[in-house]
Amino acid sequence: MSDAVRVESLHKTYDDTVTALAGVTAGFPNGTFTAVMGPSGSGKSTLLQCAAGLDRPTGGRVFIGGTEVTAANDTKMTKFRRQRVGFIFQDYNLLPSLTVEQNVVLPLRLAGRKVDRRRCREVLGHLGLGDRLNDRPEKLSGGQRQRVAVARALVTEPAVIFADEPTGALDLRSAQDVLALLRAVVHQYGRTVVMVTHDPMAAAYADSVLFLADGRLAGELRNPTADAVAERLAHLGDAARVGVAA
Ligand SMILES: Nc1ncnc2c1ncn2[C@@H]1O[C@H](COP(=O)(O)OP(=O)(O)OP(=O)(O)O)[C@@H](O)[C@H]1O
Repeated sequence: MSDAVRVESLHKTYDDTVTALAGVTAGFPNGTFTAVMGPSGSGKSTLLQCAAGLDRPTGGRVFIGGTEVTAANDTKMTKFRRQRVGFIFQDYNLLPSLTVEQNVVLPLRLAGRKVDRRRCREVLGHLGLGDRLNDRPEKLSGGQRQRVAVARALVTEPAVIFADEPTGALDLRSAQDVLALLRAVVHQYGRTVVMVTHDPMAAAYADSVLFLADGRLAGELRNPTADAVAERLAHLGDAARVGVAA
């Protein structure tokens, strides 16, 4: 199975003093759902930002769909990201002045691509938003807003969708709906999802969990359960407290 995303020897330091990533090598195979977990400050968001081409690593390489994005200049990287990467954020990042449908087609417009309205409506219909096309985000619940964000991430048919705490602002029921949807995005639409989360219940929806501690990979759990994830995290916390990566 080829990798949708591969990071090699990824390093990131801030201001020459803070080491956020200390050499992470990992592959995210096509058509899989991976959760990234670890104690606060372990480098999860930095890994996501660097892997997504939103930030540049201090060292190492990032490949998306086989193309090395770290070799591209900023303009090329932005263009590539618009074509090949989808994003889902904790706070939805929908534009309040645009309707649901306008929000969803925005990435296609930004990428200068033809807008296939029938397909967009089809995706929104599958996500249970077929009757909300002309509503503005303020009229929607948190769970519905996040479903719009999922639809927006899907329409460009990206090589990978990165989700940063996508359920962090949702109640349990809406969180479960969005997580089930992300699983469907992977297992029915065949997309690849990489999700940062603090929540073992959320991580249990993924096919596997990568653990980070102190900017390094600290293990992987396949077919995770919430209990197994929570236990592994507790031990990572112990290791981080005594300064040893598990
Ligand atoms: N822009 C920045 N400038 C300086 N230091 C930063 C910056 N962004 C992150 N860091 C530092 O890099 C380290 C890793 O941060 P990161 O946000 O990646 O961790 P995280 O695992 O996502 O944490 P959390 O779970 O709390 O969101 C931390 O020590 C953090 O303080």
